[in-house]
Amino acid sequence: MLEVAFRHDFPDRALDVAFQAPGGVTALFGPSGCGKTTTINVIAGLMRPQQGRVALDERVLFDAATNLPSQARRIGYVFQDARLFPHMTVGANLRYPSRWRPGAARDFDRIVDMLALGPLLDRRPATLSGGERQRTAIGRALLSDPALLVMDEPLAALDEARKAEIMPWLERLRDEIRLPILYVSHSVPEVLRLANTLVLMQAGRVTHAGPLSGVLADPDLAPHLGAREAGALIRARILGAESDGLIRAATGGGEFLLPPGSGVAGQELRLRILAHEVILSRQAPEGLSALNVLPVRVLRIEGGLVQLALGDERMLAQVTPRSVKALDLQPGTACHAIVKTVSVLPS
Ligand SMILES: Nc1ncnc2c1ncn2[C@@H]1O[C@H](COP(=O)(O)OP(=O)(O)OP(=O)(O)O)[C@@H](O)[C@H]1O
Repeated sequence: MLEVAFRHDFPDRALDVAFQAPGGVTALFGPSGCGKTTTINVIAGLMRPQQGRVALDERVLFDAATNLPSQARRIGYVFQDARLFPHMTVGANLRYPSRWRPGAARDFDRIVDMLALGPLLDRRPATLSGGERQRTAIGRALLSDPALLVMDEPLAALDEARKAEIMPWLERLRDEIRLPILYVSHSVPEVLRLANTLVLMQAGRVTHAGPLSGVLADPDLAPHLGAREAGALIRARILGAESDGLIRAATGGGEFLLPPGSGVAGQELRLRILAHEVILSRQAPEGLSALNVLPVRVLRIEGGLVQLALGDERMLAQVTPRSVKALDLQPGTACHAIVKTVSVLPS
């Protein structure tokens, strides 16, 4: 568990940041200038705030009496630009933080293997692609034997193809090494793929921190993520395949039919249902081509979004004021959600 609470006044911006990050991947999300980089600099010991407390697994890194130097904090830092030593080979860059660590040689082989860095060891950073440079930077951070990895927009400088190349490596870090990761990002798709906890920041403060699925289906928080991204993330378990190949999955709010090939019986998944892919109907609709029509109840109506209870899950539908009026939607109204598209994410 990472616990962060600090205050710092810059001449034209006050930061007052507090949140807790459990294990797994915590995404720090918010508009440019809201204080994300400052926050991870405070955690990593690269900036001393005017007051506060930072603790990692109950080890105090910073408080009124303590200010551990960054190298004693056991935090691996991956920057947006890889910041490799240009005059050193990839191998020398990787060995740099592990020189004085017992067991470093064993870790070296394992991490080089995991990130497929073997063929690059004799190359210099200038000869690497952006994706290869970031992979090297991730390997170097891991070889400092960190207790926490902080990544400041590690994919932002990469094009879509390089992002797609790096993403599976980040998933392996999360799933195989099980190192807690604090991940700064502007990208909702990245956050959806990697994170289990979301910390939303705005103008120097944390406006919300909690499990990703709760944040996504909260109409108050939707504007922070961008209107196109508003929607739910629902946990599902595959029951089996139908005779026509469609996959039946159970959720806390009923069963869904998913495209063929979505997975095998027993597999856990997450279903992403965007608010603009959901239509509401007061009566049970007939003669529709949509596969998924589920009974829901209106919880709240906020800024063009209707929050719906689907059993014990939460969903959002984007609805115009005209439709809210025409359907007479109010908290408590029972209706049917017609889900046009469901995308399937790994659990
Ligand atoms: N050393 C500094 N002196 C004065 N102001 C600073 C300093 N460092 C950061 N700030 C201000 O603090 C605020 C937060 O900056 P920070 O870099 O943490 O934001 P960010 O959320 O990481 O932004 P971005 O997404 O653009 O990287 C900004 O208004 C910035 O101008």
